[in-house]
Amino acid sequence: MVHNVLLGVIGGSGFYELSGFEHVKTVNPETPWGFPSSPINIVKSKTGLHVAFLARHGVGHRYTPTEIPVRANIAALKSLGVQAILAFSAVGSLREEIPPEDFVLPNQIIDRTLCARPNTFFPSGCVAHVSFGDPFDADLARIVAQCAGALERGAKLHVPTVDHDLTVVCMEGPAFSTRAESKLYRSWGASVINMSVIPEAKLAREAEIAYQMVCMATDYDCWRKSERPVTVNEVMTHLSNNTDNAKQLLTQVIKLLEPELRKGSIGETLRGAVQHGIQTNHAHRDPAVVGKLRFLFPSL
Ligand SMILES: CSC[C@H]1O[C@H](OP(=O)(O)O)[C@H](O)[C@@H]1O
Ligand SMILES: Nc1ncnc2[nH]cnc12
Repeated sequence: MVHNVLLGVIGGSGFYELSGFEHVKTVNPETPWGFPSSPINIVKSKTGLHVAFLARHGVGHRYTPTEIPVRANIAALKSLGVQAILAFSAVGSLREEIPPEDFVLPNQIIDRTLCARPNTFFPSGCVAHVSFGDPFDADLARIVAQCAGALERGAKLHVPTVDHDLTVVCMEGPAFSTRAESKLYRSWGASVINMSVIPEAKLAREAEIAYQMVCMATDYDCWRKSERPVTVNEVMTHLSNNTDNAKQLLTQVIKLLEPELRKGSIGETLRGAVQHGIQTNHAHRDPAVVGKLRFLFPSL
């Protein structure tokens, strides 16, 4: 097993492999929550940073957003030593000013997955509550924002400001939204929509891993009167340009991120927070649950 892979990258629809880096090894760790969606490819940057790449929907895009084994994905990355995850996602745009092929760095989430997915590592038997008011990692966001110039073909990176949040709605799939839902999400102030940020962001937080999603617009969903509702064909049209830009962005981000990851400053405030926030007292913890959790936190 390769340890001390400090960065994890999760690729979404259309982003199934990380080319342009030296391949080190492919691993497929079994976790107490099963196997990850796909074997994990470990690659090396020019300066020697090991990066673990995982295809969210599996090899050949086998998993629906609802069926993705997200707990196994996050636990597998944690077992490699990952301290930060950059997750890429194809999203629909809910705003005129975010055309297809623009990128968005959300800082907020609205969860509309309707409880259809396992979304915690801490069930009855070992209960913990994590802070999730700011679901993304501000240090990762700052570094990605500094790399906006890496995007080609005129694509823009939209970043939140102090007075303007950028919110991603996570809907339950696999069908896309109705027009009424799409308009509702706009009225809530949301900027983009996908089917995958929940529970990924929650589980990364529970695993004490810094997490930021990079959203890549592929369509205007179905809120615009003048346009036909989104179809997979429309999404596919933009996926390959978006994936090229994601790789350009990632190359720049890795250069800036590497020294901070090596110093241990990314995700510093998360370390220990969840383990020390467990509510169930020692005498009442379920040994079977604790046994599984030790995969994430060996000292538990
Ligand atoms: C292919 S359109 C819907 C699909 O695309 C997004 O996937 P991902 O986030 O993995 O890039 C969206 O969340 C849906 O799962
Ligand atoms: N319009 C949309 N709704 C949900 N997920 C998406 N992924 C890409 N486009 C989407």
